[in-house]
Amino acid sequence: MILVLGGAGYIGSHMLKLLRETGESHLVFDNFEEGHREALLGSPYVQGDLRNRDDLRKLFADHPDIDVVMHFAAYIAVGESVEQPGKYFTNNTTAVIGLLEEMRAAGIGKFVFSSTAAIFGEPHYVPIDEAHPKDPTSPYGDSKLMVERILKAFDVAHGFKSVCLRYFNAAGADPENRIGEDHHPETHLIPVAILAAMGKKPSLKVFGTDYDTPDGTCVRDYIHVLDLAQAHLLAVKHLRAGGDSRQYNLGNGQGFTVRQVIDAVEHATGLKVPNEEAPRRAGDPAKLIASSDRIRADWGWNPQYGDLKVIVEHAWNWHKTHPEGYA
Ligand SMILES: NC(=O)c1ccc[n+]([C@@H]2O[C@H](COP(=O)([O-])OP(=O)(O)OC[C@H]3O[C@@H](n4cnc5c(N)ncnc54)[C@H](O)[C@@H]3O)[C@@H](O)[C@H]2O)c1
Ligand SMILES: O=c1ccn([C@@H]2O[C@H](COP(=O)(O)OP(=O)(O)O[C@H]3O[C@H](CO)[C@H](O)[C@H](O)[C@H]3O)[C@@H](O)[C@H]2O)c(=O)[nH]1
Repeated sequence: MILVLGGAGYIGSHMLKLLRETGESHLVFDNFEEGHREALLGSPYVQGDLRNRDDLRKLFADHPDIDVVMHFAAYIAVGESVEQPGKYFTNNTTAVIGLLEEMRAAGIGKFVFSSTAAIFGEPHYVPIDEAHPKDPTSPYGDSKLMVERILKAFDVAHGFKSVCLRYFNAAGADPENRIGEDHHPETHLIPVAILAAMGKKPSLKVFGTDYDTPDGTCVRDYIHVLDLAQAHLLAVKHLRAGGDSRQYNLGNGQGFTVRQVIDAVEHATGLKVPNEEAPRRAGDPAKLIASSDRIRADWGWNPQYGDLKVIVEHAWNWHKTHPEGYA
């Protein structure tokens, strides 16, 4: 059985959709601080906190059939991590050490980790491949890179096998429109632009217009949540077949500036996105574009929703029909 930590969140809930569709036995563990019960759509869950070793011990004792852990639970906002590093290192790093120790005590040694493009920092070259130097520009990125290093040490010491999936910018929503992105507060560009267009948020602040990019705004590589979820299924297959530890970058290999994303949102919605120039946001690298050649070659990963237009349309369908999110 697959344990999905943070399964009530944005990416985790899209993972659950695939697990239900493929008939994979699974269980969610979440504290619902950010996630939503409505996003589970019937997937079984246990409420608890990753930072609480007793919760984890009980979880593994009550469910001895867990053989793989997918770890989505974390704090996720780059800007906030600069202001509140302790919050990020505690939840994203320290708590994971406790988790790995409890997994070991329960005899579980297969782990799929939600890592991030933020571990690379300012790019030395793009597209960013797995060999690119790792020098995060934010505590968020540091908190995730430390876990990657801890996982390496656990493999050497204990034969603990992991797959680190470094997502670039997760975006989009379930094409069937039953689940989508609903963070409080919402900080991600595509949903913020849509909410601003809908009049649900004040004007979009464009963080930084003097970067060394085609129009001066930051460049990101947006990847559909369901394409990320597909990569997790491949990781589980690999680990269950006795595979070694791996690290992969996940993106579409195409970069879009903040202004290009605003244009795409205006096109999809037919609405204007009110926006204003604002200072750079601390911790933001100028340009993040993935090379995902390695996972394509090794496992045949093949994103189904690579077009930014489709990604934005799926996000728009969700917000249009769920103007208050899950509430
Ligand atoms: N969204 C992105 O663009 C992006 C990009 C790269 C990596 N990631 C990583 O992917 C993962 C999922 O991101 P998301 O956008 O779905 O985030 P999210 O906030 O929507 O989901 C995280 C889930 O984890 C739960 N959670 C957090 N701390 C917990 C704790 N201590 N105990 C129990 N549950 C806890 C939350 O309630 C929530 O349901 C994160 O690890 C994030 O760092 C996200
Ligand atoms: O209101 C906004 C929101 C965002 N941006 C800009 O849009 C770009 C994308 O910002 P997001 O907040 O949507 O995403 P990030 O690139 O900061 O970070 C996301 O992707 C990272 C990986 O690339 C991390 O893993 C992280 O968890 C996830 O939030 C950035 O240049 C940001 O400055 C704005 O200009 N205005």
